[in-house]
Amino acid sequence: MADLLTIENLTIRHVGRPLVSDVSLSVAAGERVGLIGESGSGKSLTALAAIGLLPDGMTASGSIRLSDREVIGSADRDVAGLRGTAVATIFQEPLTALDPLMRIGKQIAEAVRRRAHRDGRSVDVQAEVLGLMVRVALPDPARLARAYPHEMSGGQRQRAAIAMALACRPSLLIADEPTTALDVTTQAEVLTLLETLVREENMGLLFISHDLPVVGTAVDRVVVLRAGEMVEQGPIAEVFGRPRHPYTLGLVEAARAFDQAIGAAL
Ligand SMILES: Nc1ncnc2c1ncn2[C@@H]1O[C@H](COP(=O)(O)OP(=O)(O)OP(=O)(O)O)[C@@H](O)[C@H]1O
Repeated sequence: MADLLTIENLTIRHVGRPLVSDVSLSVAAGERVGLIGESGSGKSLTALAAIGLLPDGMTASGSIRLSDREVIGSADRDVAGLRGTAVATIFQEPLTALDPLMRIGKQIAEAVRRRAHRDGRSVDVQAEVLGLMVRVALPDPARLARAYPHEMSGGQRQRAAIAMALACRPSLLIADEPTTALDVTTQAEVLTLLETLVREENMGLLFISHDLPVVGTAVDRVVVLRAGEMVEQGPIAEVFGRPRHPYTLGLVEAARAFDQAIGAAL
């Protein structure tokens, strides 16, 4: 199956200094790939490069093919056309994706309209909005559609952000720490939701997290970054079960020790 995203030998520099070096990874339809590593290891920059949104002053080299288009060296208007169509993103803090002054139903409706316009389809916007809200398990959608973001819980806001991402009907979803701001129960619900959506819509998922237990439940394959370099990658059971690199072993042991400490305290 063709890859939705193929990154080859990606190097990202800021004033000549490499922040990400020689990273390669790919995501195919229906595949869930994790990008892990400590804070500052280059996970978010890799994701931003994939959608052509590196901060000013940074340069990328290597190759990034998103939906069969080369991102590196392309004009922003060409890559911009892929954002919200081929690829959608969700972030740790859903408020960054939401307009605080607009009712949630209206925000999802705008995403539905944009996509319908691009596709040249006519849609029953209201029905599609309610359908998406049901899809992401938002309770009482007809009532909640009239709520403003501040009137919703963190978990509900993240579900709304996921509904907006889905309204784009992306083939690839990039989720950067999407559950980090949520309590453990809501975290598990959102992870299950993402898993179901990826399976049912046959989307690809690039899932970024520093939280190993979360990654362990969310992805099939994992890529480990350390100080901007890829130290290993492979199926989740292999990488977490038999880490080959001492850095990965350290991450796995730290997560295990943390789990045991929590277990002992309960
Ligand atoms: N706008 C920027 N200007 C200069 N350096 C930056 C900028 N953004 C990130 N960096 C640097 O690039 C490196 C990688 O950052 P990145 O945000 O990709 O890390 P990360 O793995 O996503 O971390 P976290 O888990 O904390 O989000 C870090 O050393 C960071 O300090």
